Amino acid sequence: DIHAWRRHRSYTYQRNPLLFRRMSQACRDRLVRTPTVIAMCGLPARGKTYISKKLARYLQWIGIKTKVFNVGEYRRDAVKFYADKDFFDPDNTEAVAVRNLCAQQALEDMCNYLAYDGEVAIFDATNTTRERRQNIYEYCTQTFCFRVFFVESICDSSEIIESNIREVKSKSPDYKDVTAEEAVSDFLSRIQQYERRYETINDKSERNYSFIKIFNCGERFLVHKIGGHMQSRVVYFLMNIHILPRTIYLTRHGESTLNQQYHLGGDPPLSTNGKLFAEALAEYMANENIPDLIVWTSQMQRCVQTAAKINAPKEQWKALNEINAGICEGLTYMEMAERFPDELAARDQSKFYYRYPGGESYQDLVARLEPVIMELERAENVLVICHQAVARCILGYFLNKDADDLPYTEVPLHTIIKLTPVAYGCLMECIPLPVEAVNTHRNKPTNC
Ligand SMILES: O=c1[nH]cnc2c1c(-c1ccc(Cl)cc1)cn2-c1ccccc1
Ligand SMILES: O=P(O)(O)OC[C@H]1O[C@](O)(CO)[C@@H](O)[C@@H]1O
Repeated sequence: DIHAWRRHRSYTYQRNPLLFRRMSQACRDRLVRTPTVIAMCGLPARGKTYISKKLARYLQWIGIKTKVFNVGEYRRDAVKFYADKDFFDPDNTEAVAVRNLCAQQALEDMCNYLAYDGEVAIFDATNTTRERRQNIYEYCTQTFCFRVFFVESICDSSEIIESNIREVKSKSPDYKDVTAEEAVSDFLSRIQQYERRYETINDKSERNYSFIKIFNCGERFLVHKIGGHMQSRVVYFLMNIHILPRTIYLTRHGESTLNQQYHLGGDPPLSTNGKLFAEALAEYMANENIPDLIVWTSQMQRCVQTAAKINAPKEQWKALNEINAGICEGLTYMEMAERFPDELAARDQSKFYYRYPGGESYQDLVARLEPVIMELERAENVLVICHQAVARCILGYFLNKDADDLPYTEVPLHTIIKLTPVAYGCLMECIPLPVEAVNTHRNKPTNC
């Protein structure tokens, strides 16, 4: 029964009263970094989960502790078997009670997360009535002292809504035993249930809230009372994303003369095999026949030379230059182990955060790659020709890799990585071209 389920759920977050008092004390001490609740609003199939997951991935990648709390998942956990749209009938009192309990449990779990170590929490729910929004606002700002930012997605394009339902809703666990057509029609009537009670954010009666209203996938925005730095970063991100189908190609430069000797860094030219790769890459991209392709490279000659034969406009980014190994530039790992054993050991211990003396860390790379990622979100078909560490950071963004795994991602030379956004994630295909190259990958030593 729902109450037993709730006791079970709340147990995992049970805190003793002393901690709650200290937590509110801690909360008061964090005025500058007050945690932010991003509360999604909107009818079903308006991209709320899409925005929630994508926004969480972006914030986590730039280093902000973020977590999504999806009320639908709480409901599915509480009510094992979804029957049909009648569950969402506002006159179905029992179902309404269950849905409210699930929303309340998700809200409590979310605030516990922020009270302990989260910085941003995204409350992925419909929140389609003023009363529901007021409940959230009061609970988050009074019981805790979190900022609340409402993000409402309003969309009346039936083809986008239909594609949303086909692409993600019909694959939801709610519809695992029915046909796509049945799922679409059930979901459309589920939406109608919500429409009976839907109250869009009212910029008069709800003017004290901070919110953004997004119209038709970002065609138009109404931003009201941005409350703090985090909210302005979120608005900036939401204004740069789009759902136009496109492909991002990612590859390293061709093998360089220093790669051949396993030396780090420098600005060497391509080796003979590297030049063969540049030819093969130009041929591959010509065969892909991508409309309006643009090519981005770093400013290092091994990248510029790799792009030279490709029939497309090219742009150079200093931000795409390879990680700066500081005092280890030009060395091999072996030489680093001999001359700076403590540095190599420290790097192996914490490769994402370790910064070379006079050089950079992966964390520094992520910071200088943020404008590239933002421009990639705005762009359509792009081929990025970059480097081993830089490619790992870019892949880390699209594939949601955490700081432990990101610096060890395999990115072999002479391999084209094809990234295609689908539903809530990204499809990745690796296409190695048949040109020999050395292997520059160094695994984490087993003893640390
Ligand atoms: O406004 C929508 N209405 C219906 N569907 C939508 C959206 C958005 C969307 C919303 C806001 C922004 Cl800034 C960008 C995209 C994404 N999606 C979506 C479409 C297909 C699959 C998964 C999600
Ligand atoms: O972080 P890792 O695994 O040392 O890889 C980054 C290194 O890869 C290279 O691009 C090629 O070896 C070097 O220039 C760079 O220092």
